[in-house]
Amino acid sequence: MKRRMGRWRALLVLLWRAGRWQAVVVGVLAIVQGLLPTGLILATGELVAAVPDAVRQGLDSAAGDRALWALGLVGGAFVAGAILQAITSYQVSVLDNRYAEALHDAVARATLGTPGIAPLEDPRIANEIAALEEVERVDNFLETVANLRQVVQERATGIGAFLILLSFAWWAPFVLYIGWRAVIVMVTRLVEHGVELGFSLGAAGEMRRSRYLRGLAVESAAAKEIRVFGLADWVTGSYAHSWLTSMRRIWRGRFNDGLRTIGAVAVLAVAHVVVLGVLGWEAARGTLSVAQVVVFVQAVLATESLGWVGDPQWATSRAAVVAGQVVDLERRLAAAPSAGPARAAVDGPSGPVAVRLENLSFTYRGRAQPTLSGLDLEIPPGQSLAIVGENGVGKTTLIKLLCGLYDPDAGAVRIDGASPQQDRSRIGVIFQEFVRYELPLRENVGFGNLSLTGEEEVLRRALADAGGADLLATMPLGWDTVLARGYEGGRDLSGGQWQKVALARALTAIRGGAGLLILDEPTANLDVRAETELFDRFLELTRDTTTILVSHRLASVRHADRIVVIDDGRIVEDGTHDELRALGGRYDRMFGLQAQRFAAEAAGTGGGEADA
Ligand SMILES: Nc1ncnc2c1ncn2[C@@H]1O[C@H](COP(=O)(O)OP(=O)(O)OP(=O)(O)O)[C@@H](O)[C@H]1O
Repeated sequence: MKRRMGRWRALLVLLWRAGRWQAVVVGVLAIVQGLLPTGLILATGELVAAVPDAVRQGLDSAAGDRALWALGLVGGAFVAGAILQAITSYQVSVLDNRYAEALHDAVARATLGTPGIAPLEDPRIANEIAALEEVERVDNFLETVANLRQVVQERATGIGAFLILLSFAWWAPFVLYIGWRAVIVMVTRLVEHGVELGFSLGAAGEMRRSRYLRGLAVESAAAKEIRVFGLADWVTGSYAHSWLTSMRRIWRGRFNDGLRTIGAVAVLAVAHVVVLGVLGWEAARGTLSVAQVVVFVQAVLATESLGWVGDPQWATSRAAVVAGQVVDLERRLAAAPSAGPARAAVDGPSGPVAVRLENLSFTYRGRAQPTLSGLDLEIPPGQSLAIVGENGVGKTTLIKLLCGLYDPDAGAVRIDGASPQQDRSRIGVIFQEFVRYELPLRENVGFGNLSLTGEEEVLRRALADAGGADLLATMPLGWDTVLARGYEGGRDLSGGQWQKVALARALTAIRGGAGLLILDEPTANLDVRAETELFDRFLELTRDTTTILVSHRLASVRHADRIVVIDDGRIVEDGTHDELRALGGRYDRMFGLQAQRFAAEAAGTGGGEADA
């Protein structure tokens, strides 16, 4: 009961956000419209009572006047209903669109509301979000307000009928109400149980797996591998198996709920037999007039509105369950401060920052071994630092902590003395798996600092500095060319071109005032020579910026002011390229091995990648 109240409250919260005054107007009009049938029933009774005398005494008699008045009321109720319907339908459609927007906003706010990314990697929350997206996609919720309005209107009609029946016998409306209540409870349970089951399954691995497999089958991302590796049968077979496994649970649940609903319908039938039976008996005894019988029979039929009102109620119950889930998720995720406001416009770089990592320890959820343990690092303003180490030693993890995307288990990250979550505008970062936004070139470069998306000269310089000077000329719509096929004038980019765009984005962040530039191997699919050239150019361009380069290819970063080697969750070597080579330790061994390999490759290909 408490949970159900919470869901309805959540639905009203979202409705209030969608448009408070429109919601109130639509609600009031729905109640008025719902009470019109009560007026109609009473007016019909009046008409039936007046007609015999009016026929006998003529229309210009007092009885005739009464009949004409009653007729006017019947007609008036019909006309008022039609007018109210016309007035509300526009309001409802506007509010409906806004409600759907409010719902999508709430989901987006929930997912964007966490300062770090750890909650989104929590499998339970990731599953919940996936399930919500699926329900949103399927139900769309574009008619939630129309359905809710219909339910409110029906309830008002039912209450009117209930009040009329009180004047027949005090117990009669209660008996009918119990019958309808039984049906409502069972059908609501059927619906909600279905949605809950669907949601819990949707949030569970099996259903999510089936959706993923369906995506693999129909989307283009895996089309090449599915064909080359001959995976088509496996994908369709596994999809069918996953889908059926999860759906069977829903079907079993629905069958049991269906049986209970049949029981409730039997209770309702008995309630009607009792009330209509007594009504008939009273009429036969002559204790009720014809007009009263007409009024009470209509009222009995109208109590139907106290019961299950069909599709609108079905849809509203589903919408309430989803609203409850959304508001709950929002509350849980958005309790923390926002993911970060848009960056403010700053007049050029605001100076390099000092970075301090103190005794940093971090273990991924579900992992026994810490990825970082007791790591200390201090980077003075303006220094260029390379972080190197074998695959999987925790270089990217360190960068994510530095950006405040995870909270350390112990220790602290300080950027100019502050936590990175306090002011991310000081950081420009491009990760290895940087985002290829299906948006215009302008945003792809300008997202480094949103306030600069209109400054084409700044964007052009950033793109040129990132090595993409010629890219703009090939764009049919210039900065407004969407970087994806399938859009008017859209263009897809090669892997190398995408990297240049991503690097330009990082440079835009610097132009917008970031004092720390981090490149976490966005150049991994360049060859060593190209990566080295690019890193060198960046070091040149960002002389006044604190720079962190991440790579496991040592040759690419040897011109950095300082190099640190990570292993076993901490920094094991720290110095310049020459110092670390002279040290003869881990860096020296790794460098020697890589240099040998490149020399061998170069000899084999006639290329010149040997650089040691
Ligand atoms: N989101 C995550 N959840 C759990 N474990 C993770 C997650 N991300 C990374 N790891 C694990 O943490 C360890 C460090 O990963 P990280 O990506 O930081 O290494 P890296 O040094 O950047 O590697 P590479 O050079 O291959 O990019 C790896 O063992 C990896 O499997």
